[in-house]
Amino acid sequence: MPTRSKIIYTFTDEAPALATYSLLPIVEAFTACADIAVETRDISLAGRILSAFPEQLGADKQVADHLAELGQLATTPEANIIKLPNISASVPQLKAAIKELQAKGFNVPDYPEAATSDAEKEAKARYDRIKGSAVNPVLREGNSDRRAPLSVKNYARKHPHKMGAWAADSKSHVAHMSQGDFYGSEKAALIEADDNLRIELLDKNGNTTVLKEKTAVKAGEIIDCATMSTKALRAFIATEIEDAKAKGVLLSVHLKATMMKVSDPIMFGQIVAEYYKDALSKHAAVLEQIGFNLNNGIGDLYARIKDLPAEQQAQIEADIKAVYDVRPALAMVNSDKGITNLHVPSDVIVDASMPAMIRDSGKMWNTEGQLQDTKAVIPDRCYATIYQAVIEDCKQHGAFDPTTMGSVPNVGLMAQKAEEYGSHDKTFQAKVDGVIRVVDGKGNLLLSQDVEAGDIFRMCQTKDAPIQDWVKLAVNRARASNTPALFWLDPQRAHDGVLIEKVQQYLKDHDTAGLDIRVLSPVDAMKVSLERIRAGQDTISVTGNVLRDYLTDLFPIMELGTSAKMLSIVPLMNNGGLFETGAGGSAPKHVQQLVEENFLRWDSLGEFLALAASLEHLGTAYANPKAKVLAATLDQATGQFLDTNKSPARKVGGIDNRGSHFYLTLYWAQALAAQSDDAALQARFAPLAKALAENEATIVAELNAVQGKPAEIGGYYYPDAELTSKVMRPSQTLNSAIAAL
Ligand SMILES: NC(=O)C1=CN([C@@H]2O[C@H](COP(=O)(O)OP(=O)(O)OC[C@H]3O[C@@H](n4cnc5c(N)ncnc54)[C@H](OP(=O)(O)O)[C@@H]3O)[C@@H](O)[C@H]2O)C=CC1
Ligand SMILES: O=C(O)CCC(=O)C(=O)O
Ligand SMILES: [Mg+2]
Repeated sequence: MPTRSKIIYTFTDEAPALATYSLLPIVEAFTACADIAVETRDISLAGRILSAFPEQLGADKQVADHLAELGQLATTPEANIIKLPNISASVPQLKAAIKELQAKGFNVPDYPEAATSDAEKEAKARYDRIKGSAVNPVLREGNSDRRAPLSVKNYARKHPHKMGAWAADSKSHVAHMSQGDFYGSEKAALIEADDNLRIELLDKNGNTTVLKEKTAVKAGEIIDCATMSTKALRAFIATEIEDAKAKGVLLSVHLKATMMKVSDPIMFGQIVAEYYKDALSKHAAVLEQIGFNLNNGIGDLYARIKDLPAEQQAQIEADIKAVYDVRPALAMVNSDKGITNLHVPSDVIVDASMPAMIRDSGKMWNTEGQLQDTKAVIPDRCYATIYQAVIEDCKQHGAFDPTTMGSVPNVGLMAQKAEEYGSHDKTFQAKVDGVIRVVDGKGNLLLSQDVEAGDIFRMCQTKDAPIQDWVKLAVNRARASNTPALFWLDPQRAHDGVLIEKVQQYLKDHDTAGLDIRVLSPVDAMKVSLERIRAGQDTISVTGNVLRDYLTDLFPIMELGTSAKMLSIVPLMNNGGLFETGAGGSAPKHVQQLVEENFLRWDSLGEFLALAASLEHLGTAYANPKAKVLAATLDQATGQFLDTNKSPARKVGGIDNRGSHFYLTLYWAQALAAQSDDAALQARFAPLAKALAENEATIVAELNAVQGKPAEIGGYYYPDAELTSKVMRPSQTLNSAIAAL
């Protein structure tokens, strides 16, 4: 079969992976009828760990590096990849996955937090490449186009989700620094010729330490650098802790420790250190001895003290409890289990956590399991201020109304590791006071930042070709949807200043006659977009990589209840297609629910939308008429699915993810049986459509009968394929009908 009729479906983690066990066999059966091969590639956290240690695993257990393969594929026109959300692992998650794999007989090394030997250093280096957001940046060889298709928007208007009411006197607010942060220190430069840059630290004694020997840059790209002062961060958080206590609000911290895997865990650690200061300083010696790492959260302390004598353990626990008596209450991640906002750096991820708070009346959960006003600490000013603008809007005008509100689709600059999300390998914590310098190949100084020991330095790159592609995508979307487009760029930031000049230059390459395209600061763009959204009007947000991430959770969560219902396309710069499913994460809570009560509330709408877009791409890029028929009928089926409200229920009793897959299958088969563009497909699907319709009640009964009891899938990061497949395909009637196709 020619490679062009191939779709790669990614196998990932948690809820989306569970859903795949149910949906993929159906997709494979349908596409096989049109000679389209659907192949899977494993980019799960477990799969990536296994592929990193071939020597240790032995020939029989080795796993190929599927991510590298797909990264390569993404640069070619043949790419047609459906990318489901995957875990971007924090260190605690990485360690848990390693432990599970070891227990299953895979000889992978421990994660050496303090690597000393060469072997440990090598293992740590490999694990650090797997850590955090390590998949998306590899695949994203294009910019991002995320929106709610009209059918989905209409569905939300007809079946609005719950929105918590807002009180005008809500005490919730965002707290950010006013100096000493990345925002205050950003510097930028435009690269004139291809070169290799060096990043080095010059200390007070005139000694130079090279931090990164070579960073390849291309003519026309923008580089920038900034620092976060640890002292200023500590002073800021100390003040905010007092203020939260005085105001009687919860204290919550919102960071992106997954995508900003070097800087944000350090910031998180500083906040943990300040909040638990009294207990931690009292036990400093023993905590150091047991290897407690602040950056992994207070959960790491609880995990490590388990090995101490019972009495010592009890003393430490009592001293932590004493902290809670005097400090402000923390927002809870799981109040039943006592998991606080400061337990694990990846538990509260700003792109999803702030919108969830705004959707829930500006409140978060307290220890009693009730909603309460909260201080949302987002230390850096680069993007914190947009959330305060939303909060002020909600306090003034009340909650948004999903039945009438407009939409904010996004065109996001992200190709080739653009901006902050590509900065990990150029992020350093200064070991001593000095100056961090960025120097060109001839030794000329391009940028520099003064640092004190402990400060975080980061450098970002933004390549020119992606910028041009992004501007083009923005103009095309504005034209295609006849919608105003706002570039959210802040002239106060050095990087954005250079980018604004480029945007203005590249807009001239396009016909923008009659289009409303403006450049506004993020806060102003937010205000304009919110005013329009309340008037039922749409506004395209054209943003950099971080705001792409934040806004494509924020607006969908307000408009649709979840970002899982988004169409998320990445038109690859070499003409291939990457189709992301939804805009949200891998929903760990959903796995717990499946294991406890055999109910999976994951909504696969994002997968349906991505699959239709992928088939459409196959159809047009390679003039494949059968793919076009599959795409058009899937689109119809999805419309009917939304119309008849067959999305998963939240709780046992209704249909879950598996039931929703059944209905999509039924409607898709019916649409194929009803069309006349392809007689062979029509004939092939008519019997399936009939069989599914006749057996609807039986199939739904078989699917729902399993609910309400625990389910065994044999693992979390590396579940047993056979067990999971059994759990996820409990209807023999449905399975036989699919097999008979
Ligand atoms: N593209 C990717 O690969 C992404 C990966 N991630 C990763 O996902 C993990 C969890 O991240 P987190 O920030 O908690 O985000 P999640 O999206 O997993 O969780 C936030 C909430 O979103 C809702 N949700 C998300 N997807 C669905 C769906 N398909 N069906 C129903 N509800 C859904 C649920 O909210 P509710 O209960 O309110 O309905 C869920 O509890 C992390 O490892 C993170 O790194 C995160 C973002 C994107
Ligand atoms: O890569 C990740 O960790 C998450 C990606 C994400 O949140 C997004 O692109 O919206
Ligand atoms: Mg996101």
